[in-house]
Amino acid sequence: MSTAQKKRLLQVENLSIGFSQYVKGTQKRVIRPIADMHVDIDEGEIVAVAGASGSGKSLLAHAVLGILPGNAICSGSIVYRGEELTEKRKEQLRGREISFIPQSVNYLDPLMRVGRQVQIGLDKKTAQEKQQKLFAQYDLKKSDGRLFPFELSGGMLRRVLFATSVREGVKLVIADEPTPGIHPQALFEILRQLKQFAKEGAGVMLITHDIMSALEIADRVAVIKDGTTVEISEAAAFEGKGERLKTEYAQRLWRALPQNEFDMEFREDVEKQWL
Ligand SMILES: Nc1ncnc2c1ncn2[C@@H]1O[C@H](COP(=O)(O)OP(=O)(O)OP(=O)(O)O)[C@@H](O)[C@H]1O
Ligand code: NI
Repeated sequence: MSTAQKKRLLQVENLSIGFSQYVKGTQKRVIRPIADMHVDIDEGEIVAVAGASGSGKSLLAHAVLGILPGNAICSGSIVYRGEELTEKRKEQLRGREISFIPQSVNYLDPLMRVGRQVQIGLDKKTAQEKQQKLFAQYDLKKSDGRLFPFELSGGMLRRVLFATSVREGVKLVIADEPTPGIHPQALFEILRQLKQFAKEGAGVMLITHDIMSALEIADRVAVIKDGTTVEISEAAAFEGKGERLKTEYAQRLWRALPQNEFDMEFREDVEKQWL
């Protein structure tokens, strides 16, 4: 749970992202999928970022990491540990202090054995041992390390991706949908590891569609809609019928979860029997 004296790790304010595109060859136009987005994360805090597909969650992550495509126009303020991040600084921090678990398994190098990929950035002397430990932790066989990405299933690749983020000295973890297609035991292991990052003082941005899983570990939830932050609330406010949530949109998002639909029907049935 978040406490008042925690130090601010990341503060994103007024973030706006546009793309210039050519239409009909020579005409240029700008589309702006992100406008006035904000989010903040304290040290040791897990902030879930939830919102519909296309609402701009991955772009937010990519802006913080400095990996937006070349035609992106980005404005606003991204302050990390009190320092306004330049693109150069983002590059220095990426894969070191700031670790990233991308949404797409295509971020893995198709031509490098997955064991090697997990060893990148680890201390050379202990890299192999550490990688094998991570594989065991994420239910991957030792021999899987010799395989290339195309030889692994989607769920296995996700676990490999996750293993690449576990580095000493990580201060901010940005996980973009780390759990789809993952079996329950590995899901548990991933949530446990994210919690562990936070326990060690790192901040975690957990981008996900899986709000129920996120709520098991998140301190706060930022709700994103159409490229804007509509609400940031304590995870504890996501309960009951969402009465403690501030916006109608967040309430609707919460109530639309299959689990809650089920719960409400269930509750109504119980009430009928009692009256
Ligand atoms: N390179 C790009 N050029 C133009 N538009 C883009 C580009 N990348 C993303 N967009 C647009 O920005 C919007 C937000 O995309 P983003 O990938 O951040 O959504 P998301 O919330 O991560 O969705 P999902 O949950 O499906 O991963 C989308 O409408 C998308 O089409
Ligand atoms: Ni995304």
